[in-house]
Amino acid sequence: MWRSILCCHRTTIRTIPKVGRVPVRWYAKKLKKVAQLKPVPFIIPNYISVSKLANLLNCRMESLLQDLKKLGFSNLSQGYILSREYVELILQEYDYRLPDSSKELTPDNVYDALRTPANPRFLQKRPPVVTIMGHVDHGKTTIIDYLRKSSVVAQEHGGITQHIGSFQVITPVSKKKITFLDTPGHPVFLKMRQRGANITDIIVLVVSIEDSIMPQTVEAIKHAKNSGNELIVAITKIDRISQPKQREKAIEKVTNDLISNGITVEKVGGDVQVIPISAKTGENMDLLEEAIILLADVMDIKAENSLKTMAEGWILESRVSKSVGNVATVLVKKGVLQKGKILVCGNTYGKVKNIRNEAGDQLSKAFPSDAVEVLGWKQLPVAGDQVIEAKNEATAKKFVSKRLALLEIEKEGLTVEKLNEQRAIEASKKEQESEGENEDIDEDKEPSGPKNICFIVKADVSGSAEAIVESIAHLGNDEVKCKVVSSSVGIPNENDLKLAQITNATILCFNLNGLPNDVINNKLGVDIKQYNVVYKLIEGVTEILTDNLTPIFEKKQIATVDIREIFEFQLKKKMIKIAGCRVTNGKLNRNSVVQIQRGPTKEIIYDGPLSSLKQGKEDVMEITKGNECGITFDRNFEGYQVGDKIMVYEEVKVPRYL
Ligand SMILES: Nc1nc2c(ncn2[C@@H]2O[C@H](COP(=O)(O)OP(=O)(O)OP(=O)(O)O)[C@@H](O)[C@H]2O)c(=O)[nH]1
Repeated sequence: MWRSILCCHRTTIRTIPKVGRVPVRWYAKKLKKVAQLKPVPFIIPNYISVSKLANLLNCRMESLLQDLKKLGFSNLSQGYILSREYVELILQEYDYRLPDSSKELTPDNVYDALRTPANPRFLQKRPPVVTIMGHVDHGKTTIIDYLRKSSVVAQEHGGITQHIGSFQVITPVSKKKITFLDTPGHPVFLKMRQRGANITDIIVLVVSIEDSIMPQTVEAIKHAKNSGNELIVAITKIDRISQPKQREKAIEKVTNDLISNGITVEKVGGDVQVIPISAKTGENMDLLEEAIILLADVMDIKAENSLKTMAEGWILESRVSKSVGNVATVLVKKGVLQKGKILVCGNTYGKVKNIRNEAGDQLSKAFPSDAVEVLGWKQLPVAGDQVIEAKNEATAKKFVSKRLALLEIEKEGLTVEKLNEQRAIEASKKEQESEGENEDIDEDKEPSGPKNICFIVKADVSGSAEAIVESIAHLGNDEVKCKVVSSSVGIPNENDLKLAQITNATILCFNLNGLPNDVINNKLGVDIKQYNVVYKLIEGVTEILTDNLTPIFEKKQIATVDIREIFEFQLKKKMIKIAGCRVTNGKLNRNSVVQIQRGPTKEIIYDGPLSSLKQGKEDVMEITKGNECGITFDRNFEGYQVGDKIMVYEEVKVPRYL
């Protein structure tokens, strides 16, 4: 009961100390009036040793151990690592009020406190943010290229000079702005969606008039439904069917296919607009743009557009420029970006030095739904991360440190989790060893599933770390499997080394030149591999996995020996047989492994090592071709007869591949 209660908690408990029955006292305490309880004066870690907890609770470790014993814990030592669930129960026993888990600080929500409360007075219409999705080759890029040529910046400058992941157009009739994200398949968008962020307002689903609905169209429909984004369908490549009647028919077919895939198009009384277009000739492209504006008007897309609102946004892209340093494209979600503002993002922050558009022009401000390049970051922000304005540099620093500390706690948790896992494995191994009778049965047992070969990825930037994890995570076969236990940016630190030691992992360093010597030749004996090219790293991982495949040995014949005579000797009242042999081929070694074969069927009557090898009365190490010798076999095997042949072989390791 006790265990099952604990196992229902948030975190899975891997190692549970042996606790006795839970005293009724626990539950009585829980009923204590909330007002009488003290707030917990520290962030409750996921794992903590008894001695550290005593420190945090400012009590003597011996008395904590004694109290734990009274509470039903047994066999606890000062080094035992308690999981969070236990710590919470102990805190309750010590009259602390547990924090509301919904308000718990995490690396992902730590910046929430920087936000200004919503103020409807500042709400203003903003341009819709649009993503184009559809099946491969149905014409997404062609639509984007067409629109980019007519983009605001291109019109003003006769061209776009750099790619910043997004662009804006002004619609031909209504003269309103639309923001297009031009890398919809980018993993960043997946990352943002995973975080529950919906940066897109409208999805334009592209369907080719020739192919109609294809697998990726269905995927995009599914995504639109799940994300709650509004949808507009563009039936593309209509110029490919010039005959009006045939074109009508083809459009009709695509529309019906859309309906049967659950899209409620206007034709059947729904609200999804279907616009037949050609991005090649530009036919109906204006209708598509106006359809987006119409939908955006209905959706009444608004954001707080005031300098008083703390600005927020998302990083679309980031790069290091030789001339200006760290540059990131920020899609503004609310508020106004302005030179001099302080922005916090992921593990970094910066003071906005400059804001630029796609042509590289400096802008004084950027408003909601604008995507602009922002300069001035201390370190390179990661695409997909959220940007929030901070009051001043000191606040930004404080919040970034808070986040880093929370990340450190998370990492520590992982290390300890592995440590507890390791301990549990060792304990169960010991238990198995002591169960002598079952030994043979256990030995026969095949471990189920592939063996995990662990790796820790450390890279120069988070993009590379992610890419590397993606490229190696699937490596392996049904015998061995690559398992990435952690991946992060920067030179391996003490925690990485500890984690590697516990999980028996190899640390893969990518683009981390100049690793310190105490990391390369670390005292823990952790293997550090360094790479600068991804495919070399993949090759290296494949090699490590291959080395971990169970070796297969093949018998290679190296000599043949004939049994020609059998001698019998009396040794301490016991008759002993010796096989009188002649080496007919190769070289027989004292340490050779042999097979005795009989008759034309080559029936194997013995397979094993030699017990002795003599020439005359002398023990010898080897006998070469044409020479005679006396042999005895292991475990006193004497079942051979004259005429049997001895095949001498060595075990050769067969190369294996994944
Ligand atoms: N005639 C005609 N050809 C088009 C049109 N739109 C796209 N194409 C052609 O269709 C092919 C695929 O177009 P893309 O725009 O690259 O398609 P995509 O969906 O971006 O393809 P992926 O990036 O591979 O997913 C190219 O050869 C385009 O020139 C159109 O409206 N009319």
